[in-house]
Amino acid sequence: MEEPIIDVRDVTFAYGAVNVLENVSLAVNRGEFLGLVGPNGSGKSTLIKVILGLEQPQSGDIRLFGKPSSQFRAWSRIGYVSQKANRFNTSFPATVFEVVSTGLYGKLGLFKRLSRQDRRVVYDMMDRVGLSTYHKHLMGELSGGQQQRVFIARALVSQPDLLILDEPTVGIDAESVDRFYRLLEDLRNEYDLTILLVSHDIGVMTAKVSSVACLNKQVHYHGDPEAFNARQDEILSRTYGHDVRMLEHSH
Ligand SMILES: Nc1ncnc2c1ncn2[C@@H]1O[C@H](COP(=O)(O)OP(=O)(O)OP(=O)(O)O)[C@@H](O)[C@H]1O
Repeated sequence: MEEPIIDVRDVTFAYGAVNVLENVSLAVNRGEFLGLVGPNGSGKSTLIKVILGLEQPQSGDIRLFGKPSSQFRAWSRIGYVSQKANRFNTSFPATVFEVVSTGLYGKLGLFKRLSRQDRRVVYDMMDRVGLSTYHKHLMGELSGGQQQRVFIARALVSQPDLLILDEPTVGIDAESVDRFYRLLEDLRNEYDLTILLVSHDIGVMTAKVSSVACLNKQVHYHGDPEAFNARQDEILSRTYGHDVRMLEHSH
């Protein structure tokens, strides 16, 4: 059987004395669209950083595309949209084309000029995410939903096999969120993408993904959305440590 695209095995991670991940094991198979949920501070972003090699776990192993992450070099196979992308300084005078092009630097090196073929890939990806008429626009002129599509295009220009998105729908209106999920579904079918997406919006997300994982220092659930929905109250109160519905209704 093919090895998982991401294979996290018994990973423990702490910032100083603060334990953030405890014996986390999570495998993401090719073509899977995994939605990762958990309360604030439950270690979701940290797990992503550990997967991407940006933080080193105290113990455990990570394998990417069947290789130990210490030996993995093909980082352009992974597209990443960080939480920080939402906080992009939109007064910085960069055009959509320029921002999307930076997604190729991992492959090209920072100071290499774009070839005609590279530029075509950038234009194609802007088309693909519905920004074909915006390539000369400054980032600050775009709506939140449009900016988010720029960051997705940037993550996709290197034609990755795996796309990791950390809370990409924060601050985006419902219509753009809907459009965003349709775009992901199309891209997934078209490019055979594997997707790992962190979201706080459990209701919307579980309706779109092929599997759900619940994290709070430990993995409390990993399985299909149907089984998750059937046992949602139990799984979420285990993960969040209280009755989530009561919390939602209280404000
Ligand atoms: N660089 C850091 N140094 C020290 N502690 C950190 C650092 N980054 C995160 N933490 C702490 O680690 C814990 C997990 O944080 P993390 O950002 O991984 O959680 P999260 O589930 O992504 O949260 P959120 O949903 O709020 O983004 C939190 O208690 C956080 O305060």
